[in-house]
Amino acid sequence: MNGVTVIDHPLVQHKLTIMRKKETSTAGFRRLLKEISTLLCYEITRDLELTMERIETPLTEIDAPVLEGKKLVFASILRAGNGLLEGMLDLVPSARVAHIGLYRDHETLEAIEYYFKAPEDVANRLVIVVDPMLATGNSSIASIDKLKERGAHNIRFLCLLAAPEGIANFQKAHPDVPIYTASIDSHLNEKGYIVPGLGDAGDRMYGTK
Ligand SMILES: O=P(O)(O)OC[C@H]1O[C@H](OP(=O)(O)OP(=O)(O)O)[C@H](O)[C@@H]1O
Ligand SMILES: O=c1cc[nH]c(=O)[nH]1
Ligand SMILES: [Mg+2]
Repeated sequence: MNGVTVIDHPLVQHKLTIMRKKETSTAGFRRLLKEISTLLCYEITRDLELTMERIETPLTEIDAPVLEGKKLVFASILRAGNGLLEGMLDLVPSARVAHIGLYRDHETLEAIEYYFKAPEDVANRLVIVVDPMLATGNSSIASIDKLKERGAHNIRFLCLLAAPEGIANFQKAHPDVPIYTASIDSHLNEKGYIVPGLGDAGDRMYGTK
């Protein structure tokens, strides 16, 4: 699908299957989400630019490639985005972090904002927005609206599962933002849940249901 990269690495697919199982515990779900996030981070950063730095090895001097981690912002859509954020920060510890607090109104499925904090200069950075679930797309669209209001224009979106309906809405609103996901599932049910999905990611991570 145009604008969507499905990360089909066997380790990602294997871990995702365990996360989908209804009997997987809260602790297991959280651990797997962290593990999977490092693999997804590896893929979404694969084409990042490197700069050269003069270093000395024990034998000689060379110009060696380095990543400018400080130029990256990971933007987590609360709560469930934090499950992806943790592993990503393990790989890129110098990345800056934005937090976007949103929850879905269970009746209307609209995204209700309750918190927003981002580095001042998002305009000059690559912003990777993370949330395990792209369902209707309302939450991710609202988050990216907000980041764009602050000047961000180089944005990628990373999730674990995406519904075709959500992808269509997202791409209509933000055609310039590429989506990276571990799976495109079948459809949304009448309550806006992804099918087959994995249930409510936030509740499964934190044991709130
Ligand atoms: O694409 P959408 O239809 O907007 O649905 C996806 C959103 O729903 C979930 O969050 P939720 O509202 O359950 O909040 P939580 O992470 O605090 O549980 C999920 O983590 C996404 O943010
Ligand atoms: O299936 C879904 C849809 C939205 N949010 C979730 O956590 N799961
Ligand atoms: Mg939730």
